[in-house]
Amino acid sequence: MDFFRLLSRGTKLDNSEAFAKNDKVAEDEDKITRSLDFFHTHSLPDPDVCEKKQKKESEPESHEPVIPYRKSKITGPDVPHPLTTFQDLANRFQVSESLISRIKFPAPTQIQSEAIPGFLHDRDILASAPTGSGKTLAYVLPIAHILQTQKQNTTNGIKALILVPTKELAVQVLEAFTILTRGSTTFKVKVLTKSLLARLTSETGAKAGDVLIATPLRLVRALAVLDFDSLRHLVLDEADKLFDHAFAPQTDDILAHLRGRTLQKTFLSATLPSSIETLALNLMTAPLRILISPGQAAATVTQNLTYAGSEAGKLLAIRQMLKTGELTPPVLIFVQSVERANALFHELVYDGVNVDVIHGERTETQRRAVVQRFKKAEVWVLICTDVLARGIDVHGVNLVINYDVPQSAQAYIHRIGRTGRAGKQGKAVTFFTKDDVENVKIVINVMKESGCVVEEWMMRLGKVDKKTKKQLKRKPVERDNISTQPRKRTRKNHSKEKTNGTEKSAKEE
Ligand SMILES: Nc1ncnc2c1ncn2[C@@H]1O[C@H](COP(=O)(O)OP(=O)(O)OP(=O)(O)O)[C@@H](O)[C@H]1O
Repeated sequence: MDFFRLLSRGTKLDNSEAFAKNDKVAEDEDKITRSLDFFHTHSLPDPDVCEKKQKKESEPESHEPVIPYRKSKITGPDVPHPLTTFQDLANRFQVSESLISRIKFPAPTQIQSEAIPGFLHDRDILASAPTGSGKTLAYVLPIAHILQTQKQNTTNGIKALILVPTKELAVQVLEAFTILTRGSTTFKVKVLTKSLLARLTSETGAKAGDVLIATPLRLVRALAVLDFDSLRHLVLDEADKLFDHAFAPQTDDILAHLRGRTLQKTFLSATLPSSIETLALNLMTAPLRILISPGQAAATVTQNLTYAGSEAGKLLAIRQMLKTGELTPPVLIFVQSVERANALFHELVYDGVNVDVIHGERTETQRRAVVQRFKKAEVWVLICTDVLARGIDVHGVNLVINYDVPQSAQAYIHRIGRTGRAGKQGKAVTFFTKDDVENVKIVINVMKESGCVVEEWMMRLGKVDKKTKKQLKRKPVERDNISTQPRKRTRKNHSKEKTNGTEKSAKEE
């Protein structure tokens, strides 16, 4: 029985449909039908074994060691002893009590426990740890300690450079420094904003701060005017993203500009494909390699896959979730292009949902304001492109909906990682249609890798070969418009959507 023939019956799920079938096929069909039943019209028990398994594994809501890590491997010469408590920092590394007192967490997470001593021993670090496991503090804390105790902060140059893929993440890292060092005047942390870039390039004597947080596209424009003579630390947060096709030219230029300097390097991400790992290791000296549940989705996220039949079916599914109360805010909805984000926004506004939208075509000010309003719960449902997939930490996001199947395993892991953070439980739902023949396999594979017990029909779908994976990454699936009014896909709409999906998402930062 052809899997997609079964699925193509769409959202109607008509049981009376007369299929000639043997017992085995009937059993398969039952399984598929149950898994597609997002309107809950079937009385069969929910067979979502992934959810069941994860519920069973779930533990009380606190942090380390509650975060369930599945596998970890720490390698490299002279691996330092892990940190058992934050108080250890005072004894082992003479970190000031005032800095330690600003850490509001009971204990370090595993990545912090392994990476902080490495950083303070001046080691290069390549680290992969799940989304929401506290990677930011793992480098912010050592940098804050080092700069607070250094005498030479009077020099104008940048001492630590932190590269991140999006402006939102840059602001968030700045906030992490602010929380930790509030009131301290020993060093300055700045984000390379448009206005700072303008000042640096036009005013003599304009300063970039002791710690500069920047996105690659903006930093390359400032390289010529920045003073890196005192630079000692280089952090690439979301390192795999910074080396992927959208950012690689700029990241390469930045690394080339810094070549020859003795730097302590830290590269981190929840996903570090082997190609990126090889590349990163070539840039490092005797690195500490910290791999905690590498390449896996956070164990705290319950993953679901929902067959929506068609584009119209996706809208119906969202509306159904609104009715049944499944859309408990805060909710993040990911779509694949700017045009689709705007279209879905208009549909949900029409439905009276407290919703906003964020993508690379909104101004920097609008983007900052939207994220702040979402963080303050003034916006309940936020529609976004992959611009918010990486790093963004919004407390208590309940649900992530992949309205469009993401284009890679990495994108999937990061998107769903906006929920289930810091040991809390979260839920992710991915809609798919028959247009998603290949990319849904990528999602299923992550589900398997993450320990979800997937259903048999999922097992039978197989894997996606490397070439197809590459193609999927570069070219999003062509989809019908998001609209209550079913419209035919026109040539014009097609090409417009293609542009939005590929070029804009590549440029978004
Ligand atoms: N030791 C800790 N105990 C409890 N919570 C922590 C701890 N360290 C950090 N957190 C909190 O965990 C949340 C996630 O941290 P962070 O954003 O650094 O995760 P991340 O690993 O960088 O995730 P991503 O891969 O998505 O960027 C934040 O809200 C942070 O304040």
